[in-house]
Amino acid sequence: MNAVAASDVAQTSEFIAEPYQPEGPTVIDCDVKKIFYGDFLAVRDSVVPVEKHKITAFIGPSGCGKSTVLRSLNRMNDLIPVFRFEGNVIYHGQDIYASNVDPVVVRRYIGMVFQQPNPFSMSIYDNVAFGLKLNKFRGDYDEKVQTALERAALWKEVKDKLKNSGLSLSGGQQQRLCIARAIATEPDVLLMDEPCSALDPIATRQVEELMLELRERFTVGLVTHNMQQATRVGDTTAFFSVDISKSGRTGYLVEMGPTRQVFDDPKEDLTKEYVRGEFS
Ligand SMILES: Nc1ncnc2c1ncn2[C@@H]1O[C@H](COP(=O)(O)OP(=O)(O)OP(=O)(O)O)[C@@H](O)[C@H]1O
Repeated sequence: MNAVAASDVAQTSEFIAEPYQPEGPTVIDCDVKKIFYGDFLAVRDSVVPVEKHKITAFIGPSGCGKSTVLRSLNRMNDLIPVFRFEGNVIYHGQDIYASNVDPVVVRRYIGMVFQQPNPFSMSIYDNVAFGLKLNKFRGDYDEKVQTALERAALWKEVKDKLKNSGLSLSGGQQQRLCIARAIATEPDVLLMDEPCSALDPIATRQVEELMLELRERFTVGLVTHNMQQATRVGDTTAFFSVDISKSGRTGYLVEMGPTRQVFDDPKEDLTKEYVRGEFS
């Protein structure tokens, strides 16, 4: 699917001088018109194409709506009663917000890893097998669990203690366990909402290396506060800011493009100020 139609661009935002045209095919074409929490307009006018087998990093100041947009990509925000989405999220030609689409099925294909490692209070094995059981998988559980743990670079550390509680692991191991749980059902896209913010630098580096490996197999959307992380792992970067010109604080996409270009040669002054301020 092609990402940004010219007509959309014109409507999208006067703030976007030259919208990003992705090189490859996009897996998700996200066109946010408006996102509300109750009466509060949290995000507006943001066209965010997510490209196949790439890591798309979402950056920007606190409250600009990075997590809100990321969580809209798999209808995770539906769990918030006051959330309201206007726009389209097209996944392989299907609008995931169409009335006939089951959000549970969407999340089977577009998985999520959260900021705080949140293993369930059950064994390591059962944590990884959880989604498989939920999806009534009938094949070889042992093989699936092992493969997911291997892909999450955790197998060697836990293979002899699969019956131990997931909560007995270190923070970094817990996050890799959550990644194993998310990929066990073989999603197409993995959304990661600040997955390293609770981790120390060594565990962060491990998870970053893991993301780069996972990119070979999956498509990754990553919210990060860490600019260095965006440059280390992001293929594409979407920079959001907050519009305070009207009453309220509404987030919007300022600029999106290949990460090197966004950091080294940003098109927008706002991006320049942000990335230089963060790095200086
Ligand atoms: N459940 C909610 N109910 C009401 N408002 C919310 C809710 N979640 C987020 N918001 C508001 O929406 C706006 C965007 O929040 P969001 O968490 O998406 O921003 P963010 O850029 O990810 O911020 P941060 O970097 O601080 O995590 C903020 O003003 C926030 O207060």
